Amino acid sequence: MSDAPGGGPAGDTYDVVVIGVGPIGMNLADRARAGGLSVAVVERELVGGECAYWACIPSKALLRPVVAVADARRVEGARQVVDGALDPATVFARRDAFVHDWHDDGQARWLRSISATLVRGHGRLAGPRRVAVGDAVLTARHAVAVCTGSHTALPDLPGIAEVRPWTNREATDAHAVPARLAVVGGGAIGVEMAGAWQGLGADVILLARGDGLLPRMEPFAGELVARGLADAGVDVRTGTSVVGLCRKGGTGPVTLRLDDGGELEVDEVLFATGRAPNTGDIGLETVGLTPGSWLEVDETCRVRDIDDGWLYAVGDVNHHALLTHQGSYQARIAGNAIGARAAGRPLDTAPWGAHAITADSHAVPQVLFCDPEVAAVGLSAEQAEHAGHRVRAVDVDLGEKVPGASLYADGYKGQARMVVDTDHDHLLGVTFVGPGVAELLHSATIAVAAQVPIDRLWHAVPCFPTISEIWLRLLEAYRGSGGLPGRGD
Ligand SMILES: Cc1cc2nc3c(=O)[nH]c(=O)nc-3n(C[C@H](O)[C@H](O)[C@H](O)COP(=O)(O)OP(=O)(O)OC[C@H]3O[C@@H](n4cnc5c(N)ncnc54)[C@H](O)[C@@H]3O)c2cc1C
Ligand SMILES: NC(=O)c1ccc[n+]([C@@H]2O[C@H](COP(=O)([O-])OP(=O)(O)OC[C@H]3O[C@@H](n4cnc5c(N)ncnc54)[C@H](O)[C@@H]3O)[C@@H](O)[C@H]2O)c1
Repeated sequence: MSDAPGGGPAGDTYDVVVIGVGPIGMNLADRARAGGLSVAVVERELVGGECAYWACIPSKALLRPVVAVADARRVEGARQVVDGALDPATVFARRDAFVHDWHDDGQARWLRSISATLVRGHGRLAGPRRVAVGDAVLTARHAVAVCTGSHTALPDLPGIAEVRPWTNREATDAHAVPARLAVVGGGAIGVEMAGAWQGLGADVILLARGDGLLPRMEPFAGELVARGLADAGVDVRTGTSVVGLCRKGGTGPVTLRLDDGGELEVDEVLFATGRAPNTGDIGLETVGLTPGSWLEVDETCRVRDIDDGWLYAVGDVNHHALLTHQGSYQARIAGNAIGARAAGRPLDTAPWGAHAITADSHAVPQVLFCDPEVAAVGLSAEQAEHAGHRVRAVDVDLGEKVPGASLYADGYKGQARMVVDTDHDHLLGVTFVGPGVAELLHSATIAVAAQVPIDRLWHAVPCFPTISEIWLRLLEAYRGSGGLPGRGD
């Protein structure tokens, strides 16, 4: 086991070499080991990647207390005992525990437990099947998997480098609350982090350049989240772009210049403006690919146009869906495909086959842990129509129609939509927005991925009085029946 900087004796040969051990590299190593292959993994920073230390885990650890308090405040009787503000120091301490104070001993131990070799250092391709780490060169008999993830794509604005803006790193590892925080970008990170930092005591301004928030989702998702953020005190400004910025004296407040000619002064600014792949310095040019590009893959995650098909790209780097669970799904399938190819076994790459990442194009689930929560899978109505399906979208107001929702929160505000393929009578997409909807999503993911016929969904009985009775209301609305009275009837 080599676990030292630049470690690994020169000339080491493994069945599989993985560059980058975030959640996706770990899953890939696990699958390849389960297939009986020897595996070396190369990590330049912390085993567990962005997800474990500066993304999913710490962001949810920061959000959870904020949402827990908001939930309690919506229940008469509980509301009365929730007074005062969150204690940021305690929230940060709980977050720090979740990220193990930015130490990866546990994750490295896990790699050892599956007998994968960890080589610490920056990995670069050095021609076909070869990966250089410092002076060492690892050779792969069967596959090299690039799992190097992504970083914040900062817009090219005058003054941005001097300001040293927050990226997802500072937004998730900070130990002090800025008095005034501007968040640029109305996507996933923007809405989650605006809510978290407002809840922790900052005065947050969210600047989104489009008409609304969450532009890739059903329009009501962005509308309800904007309302929730505004109710929590966030100053949400849509149709606003930053055109330049500077920091007084290099360490003082930040002034943002806006496209309408106005200016804003804040203490910190977070750019949540999308991601760029970590492929700029991984030796892509040595195998005929373009440094800095997203890596295009086939249904087994094999990079296209590589002779002998030994190169795979899994997780954020292939740009299919920048989500830990979806990248992990890809890693399970790619790992199994590598194992099958190494053993000379046939592959099943037909849609929904064992070696095809079909869900990437049909059933990607996502939960945004803001207040209200957003849980969506598959296509929005607009995306479905754009893809050429004949569809009907069915909408139901959760607060009005579902007793479980009214019990969950007084004055519950939420909405659900299912998008039905009217030619085949199954679902193409489902979106729920409202407090407590996150755990509903997997029911929808199963319905979409398995293409469960609407007639059969009628036999999937949700429990009374849970929020999942939204399923009945959606089906009734699809059939044109009003259903039984809800809270508002
Ligand atoms: C703030 C934030 C919140 C998020 N929340 C969620 C969420 O709630 N749920 C969800 O599903 N997704 C979430 N995501 C997305 C999720 O973090 C990513 O999809 C996921 O981390 C991708 O995993 P990965 O393994 O591909 O990349 P990463 O997690 O980025 O890991 C890549 C690893 O490769 C290493 N590496 C890179 N280059 C090299 C090299 N040349 N040599 C050696 N090592 C290298 C890096 O150090 C890193 O450890 C969030 C993202 C952000 C930024
Ligand atoms: N809970 C979750 O699942 C979760 C949470 C956070 C992040 N993520 C993942 O991380 C990825 C990255 O998140 P993100 O929020 O950075 O990206 P995003 O693509 O979700 O949103 C970026 C937003 O920034 C806007 N934007 C881009 N350039 C801009 C500019 N110059 N000025 C103003 N606005 C600009 C875009 O229009 C877009 O709305 C997401 O795609 C998501 O998959 C997931």
